[in-house]
Amino acid sequence: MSEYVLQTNGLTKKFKASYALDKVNMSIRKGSIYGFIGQNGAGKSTLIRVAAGLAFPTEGTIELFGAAEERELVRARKRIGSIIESPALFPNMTARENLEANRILRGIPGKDCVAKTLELVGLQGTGRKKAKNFSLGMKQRLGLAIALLGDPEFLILDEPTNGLDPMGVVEMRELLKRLNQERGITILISSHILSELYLLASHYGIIHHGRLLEQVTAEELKAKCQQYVHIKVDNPDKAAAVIQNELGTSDFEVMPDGAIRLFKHMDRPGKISSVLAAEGLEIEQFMPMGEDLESYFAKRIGGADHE
Ligand SMILES: Nc1ncnc2c1ncn2[C@@H]1O[C@H](COP(=O)(O)OP(=O)(O)OP(=O)(O)O)[C@@H](O)[C@H]1O
Repeated sequence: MSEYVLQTNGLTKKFKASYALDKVNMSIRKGSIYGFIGQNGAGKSTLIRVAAGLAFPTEGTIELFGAAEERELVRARKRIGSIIESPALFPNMTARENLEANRILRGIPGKDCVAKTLELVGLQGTGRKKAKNFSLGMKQRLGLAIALLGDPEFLILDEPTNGLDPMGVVEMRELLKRLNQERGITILISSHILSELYLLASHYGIIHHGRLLEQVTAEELKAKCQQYVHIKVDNPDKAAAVIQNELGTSDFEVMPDGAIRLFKHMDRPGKISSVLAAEGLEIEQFMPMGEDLESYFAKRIGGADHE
């Protein structure tokens, strides 16, 4: 059995003279939450549409659950649930009616799944309210419920947090985390805002002008974007003891050159320097370091523009 739910090899999609996808090799491991990041027009929707069988590649291949042959791919796609573009809702129907209509249209047996899925996305209490009167967050959750109806093993969500307020983004994140942890559903979720996927994705792929620039794990990204205070003093061992005793944290590293990286108390530079000075330590260097997610993203795609 393949350990990957989706793999693409040299996937290319050309529209006239321009490449929406340019030799993309993407690998999505079973059980992961893959955050697919790129600016508007980077190629996210195109890749998702090709994966879902809604568009054909110009070149390259795609494997779903280890299946690559066209007929097997059709079968493998039955194991996918998706929200691509905006979710297809019947505006004059309630949440329950929307799910029931979708269940019948897709030939999914058993009425029970409707109530269960409504509960899963927190829409069980919406009663007679019609979908057209839902908030954007509720509409997205209803879209997710429709995608979940067939018990998919792989969820593909194209910008599901687009336009949601911060609370809606948090709700969606918690819901997707639960689906991943409790049901083992693998998730591909795209966004043009890296920080919206932070705290959610276990893996990231950054796409720019159709090229997949980088695939990293959440740990690797965290290490690249970690913020810390860089401290250089005349006696690093003593400084380490002072930080531990006076600031009450061991969340720091002493680097081979004696510089200290302190990952806590970033917001209290005065306090850090005063406890060090009070112990007679001479501070040679003291500065905040590291970058935030968005500047990392901007630098990564900016760098690619100059390659
Ligand atoms: N049907 C089409 N015909 C011509 N060009 C297209 C078509 N679909 C997409 N493109 C082009 O392909 C490129 C990638 O578009 P795509 O929609 O995949 O980007 P995206 O990353 O999903 O962006 P967005 O967030 O704006 O949807 C863009 O330059 C777009 O204009």
